Amino acid sequence: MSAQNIVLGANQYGKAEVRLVRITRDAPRHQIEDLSVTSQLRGDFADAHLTGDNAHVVATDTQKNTVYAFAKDGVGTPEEFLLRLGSHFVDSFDWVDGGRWAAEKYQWDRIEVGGQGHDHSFVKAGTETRTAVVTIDKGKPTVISGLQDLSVLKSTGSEFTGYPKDQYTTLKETTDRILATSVTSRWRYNTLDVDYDKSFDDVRRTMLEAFATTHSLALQQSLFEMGKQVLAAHEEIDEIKFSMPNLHHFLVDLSPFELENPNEVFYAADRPYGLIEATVQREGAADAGRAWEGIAGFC
Ligand SMILES: O=c1[nH]c(=O)c2[nH]c(=O)[nH]c2[nH]1
Repeated sequence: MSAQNIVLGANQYGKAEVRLVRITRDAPRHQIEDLSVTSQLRGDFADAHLTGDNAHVVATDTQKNTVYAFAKDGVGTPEEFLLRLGSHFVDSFDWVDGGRWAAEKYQWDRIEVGGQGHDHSFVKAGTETRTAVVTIDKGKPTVISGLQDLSVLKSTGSEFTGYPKDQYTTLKETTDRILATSVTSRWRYNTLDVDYDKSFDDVRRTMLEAFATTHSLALQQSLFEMGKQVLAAHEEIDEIKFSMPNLHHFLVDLSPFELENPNEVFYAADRPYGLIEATVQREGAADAGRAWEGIAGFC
């Protein structure tokens, strides 16, 4: 068999999973659009594969930038957004004769505060899990309830300033940022005389309300406020633990495309993330014994 018989078959390329969050903030009641977008081009890309000539290769980085730049005008339905993107690439480059554009859109609901949907605090639909652990130690049962992956986001009402700056600090202070986290929490009851469904629902509601209504100076402060309000409202709980990633949203620099970006278009990074963990407890409460043994992921 000779190498002459080896030819390039079907090919496509692009940027996968461009994490885009767009906040529409022209009124106090913000709107959020959260998508993962994949752009792949098809056409005459033979030379790139056969000889390394990139003259036809619209860089995947350019495809990513195009996604963010197009989001500046608003996203709308994923279908229309993808059609806009696809037409742009096919119309702009002669050798691009098609492609594949795909999106996942994540649904966010407004956090309910006092029976009303909050203006700029959101909870992601359908990601969370309720958890429970029971231990019996020296005849004494203890119940620890919890939840994980409760994803929440505030599109304003969050700042981060006043931290020490050393030779390695590049982070800029901000008085208006997106604050997003996925709450994992467990709380320990001090009694078995509990309506567990009712208590769970109220703990969850209290956490969400505290997250929504706290003007956050740091995720640490939001965490403590959430725990404090849960313990204040629930005498049957002695201790609550949180593990909360700080899911960073970076403002996309659209200035190379002569577009302004006043806190509208964000790159939602999945890693690395800050990881904020703490226990909030009732002073002088009875010792937990071995109740937390084997429950990983908290401090
Ligand atoms: O809320 C925050 N807490 C931090 O400890 C921290 N560190 C950081 O870089 N950003 C933030 N944000």
